[in-house]
Amino acid sequence: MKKIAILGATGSVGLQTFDVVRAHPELFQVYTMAFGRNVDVAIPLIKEFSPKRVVVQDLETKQALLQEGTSAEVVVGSTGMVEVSADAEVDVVVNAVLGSVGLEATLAAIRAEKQIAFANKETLVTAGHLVMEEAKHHDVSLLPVDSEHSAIFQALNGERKSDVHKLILTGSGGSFRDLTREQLTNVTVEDALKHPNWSMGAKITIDSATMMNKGLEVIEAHWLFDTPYEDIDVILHKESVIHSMVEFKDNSVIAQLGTPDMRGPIQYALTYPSRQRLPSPKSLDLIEMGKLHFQEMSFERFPCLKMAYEAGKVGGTMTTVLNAANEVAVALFLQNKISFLDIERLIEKALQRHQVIHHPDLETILAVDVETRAQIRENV
Ligand SMILES: NC(=O)C1=CN([C@@H]2O[C@H](COP(=O)(O)OP(=O)(O)OC[C@H]3O[C@@H](n4cnc5c(N)ncnc54)[C@H](OP(=O)(O)O)[C@@H]3O)[C@@H](O)[C@H]2O)C=CC1
Ligand SMILES: CC(=O)[C@@H](O)[C@H](O)COP(=O)(O)O
Ligand SMILES: [Mn+2]
Repeated sequence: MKKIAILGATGSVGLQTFDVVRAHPELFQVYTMAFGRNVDVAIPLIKEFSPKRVVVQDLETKQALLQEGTSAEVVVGSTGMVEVSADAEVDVVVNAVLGSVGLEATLAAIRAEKQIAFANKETLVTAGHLVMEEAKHHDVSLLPVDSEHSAIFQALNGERKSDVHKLILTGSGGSFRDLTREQLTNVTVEDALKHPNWSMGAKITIDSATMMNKGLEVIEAHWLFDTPYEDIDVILHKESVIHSMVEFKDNSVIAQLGTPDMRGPIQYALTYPSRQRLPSPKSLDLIEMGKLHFQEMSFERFPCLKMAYEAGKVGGTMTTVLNAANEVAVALFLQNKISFLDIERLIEKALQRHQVIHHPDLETILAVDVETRAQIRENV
């Protein structure tokens, strides 16, 4: 029986992790859950899974939980997330928290040599070098939950790194894939939140529409699979059935396919290297699908992807700025304070004015993150 800490428990990936646990009570026990402020979603989960420890974002949320009479120990803030990630009782940390706020908890879980099921891509974008150095030092693997990275991880299984020619990430194109750039001027938050294939949290759904999600994933792949940016391609694949591929030096391409259901990659990261029945009735029916479509990616149509490649190649604090600017810009769009196209404009401006610092330490990363967020907010 593995004892699990779920960070981001009330979110889209968090809730689907509970589904996996529900399907395999003989394998998993939820020992800790960490979330932000969504007490209404958290309370039934606390009642159902009786975690020993709960982490919340602030004291107000702690008060709200305590008023409900929870018997769990309640700890607060990012220090709370760090503490529970290194808890000696925990075997597996599922990091499904949203944003680079998950960085220090990731480092803590690595230092405590936990099994890590990793969804929190913003952490690798903001400080991939620190995370991977620590992972190497402690001989800890980050088991990918992001569907593309889970696919690549599966395709690479048993292969030699020296035989890999390139990684090919697939991107759906997001909610506005059939619109021209001119048509993006007046799109609404409501429309942006309608992903064609996946049901996900609001931030990643907007990232998918701007194609920044794929940009973050290119950087995530660079770090997870130690692959240069020149060897990571992105292609448009509107059905999201092929979750990603690896091309080898003999021109063989190994792809991983499945229905768009995150419980697959979440469960694989929890059960790796074995596989278990999935809590989902729907398997992939290629006859029903009939056709799969592929199209060349366009940097002109999706400038966020171009900015992500460029920031990744520069490295250092440039990707910290990319991530922080994107997190704030997307939040402002979701609050209807800026337009959809303002997201890319704000990120571009933040990248242009930043003087890169190479090989930044944690303190520098955190300072650049805070500074970038403040600058973006001041400029709106
Ligand atoms: N959704 C998906 O299918 C996929 C998601 N991912 C990645 O997984 C991560 C989570 O995404 P998703 O589940 O969609 O996001 P959601 O917005 O649905 O959930 C985010 C979770 O993080 C919590 N949270 C946010 N800020 C804080 C904070 N400061 N302190 C503590 N907890 C916090 C939220 O708590 P609360 O709501 O209670 O405030 C919530 O539990 C992201 O990095 C995303 O890119 C990757 C692939 C697929
Ligand atoms: C489920 C998942 O991993 C998401 O990151 C998904 O890939 C988003 O889809 P697109 O970014 O391809 O639209
Ligand atoms: Mn993905």
